Amino acid sequence: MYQVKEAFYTLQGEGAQAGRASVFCRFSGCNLWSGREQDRATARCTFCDTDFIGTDGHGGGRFATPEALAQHILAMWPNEAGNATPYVVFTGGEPLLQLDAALIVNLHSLGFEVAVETNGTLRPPAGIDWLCVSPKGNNPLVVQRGDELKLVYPQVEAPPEAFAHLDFGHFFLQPMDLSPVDQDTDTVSRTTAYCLAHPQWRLSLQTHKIAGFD
Ligand SMILES: C[S@@+](CC[C@H](N)C(=O)[O-])C[C@H]1O[C@@H](n2cnc3c(N)ncnc32)[C@H](O)[C@@H]1O
Ligand SMILES: Nc1nc2[nH]cc(C(=O)O)c2c(=O)[nH]1
Ligand code: SF4
Ligand SMILES: [Mg+2]
Repeated sequence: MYQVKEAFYTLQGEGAQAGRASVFCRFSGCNLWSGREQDRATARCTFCDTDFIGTDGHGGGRFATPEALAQHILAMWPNEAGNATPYVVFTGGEPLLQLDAALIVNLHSLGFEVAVETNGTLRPPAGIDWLCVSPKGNNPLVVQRGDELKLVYPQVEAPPEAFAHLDFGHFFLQPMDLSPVDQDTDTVSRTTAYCLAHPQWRLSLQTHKIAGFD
């Protein structure tokens, strides 16, 4: 049984695939935080910007089989998509608690490329086409290779220098957004300054928050 908080069609807002039309499938639950505000301060990840509790969001629900969830995702991809390759991004919560090879096989058979946003603490199943790893504090990083490493910045216990040698195709710093209203401009400035001084790293802004498309 897959538990999905929400699923929706939007543009990937972050990282190297920013701007790409995508079905987002947000699984419920995370191994680094309960999702309850009263537990945030003592959680293993304390800066999360996402509600991932339950299955009550838009397009959310419980899916008994990989076929059922794959069909739910396919139904969100537009019919008139031209030559664009169908693209699904699994996120959460922590998607690697639920994503399995059977679901990936089903999506491939429907023509999808499968992307994942993970905190890197769990082993990924086979078949993922685009793997984005986003380390969290001092939690052990099990996934040390992938397509992009997207580090939320700054994190005292996870400085960029600790990851710069790993086997990733792209290295991004994404300013930590702690405000319910506006991104803190000082955090963005510090992130920009780091990228200027260390050009291995590129700036990732959360463009969906800026443009307001989800
Ligand atoms: C909500 S997480 C879900 C996927 C997975 N659990 C993870 O942490 O990568 C999706 C993306 O948002 C990033 N993120 C979470 N909270 C953020 C914040 N307050 N500011 C900026 N990025 C944030 C994460 O680092 C990750 O790249
Ligand atoms: N548009 C959009 N792009 C995103 N990229 C990563 C997101 C996530 O929450 O994993 C996200 C999200 O929530 N919305
Ligand atoms: S690991 Fe990801 S989903 Fe879990 S609390 Fe941190 S940012 Fe949120
Ligand atoms: Mg998000």
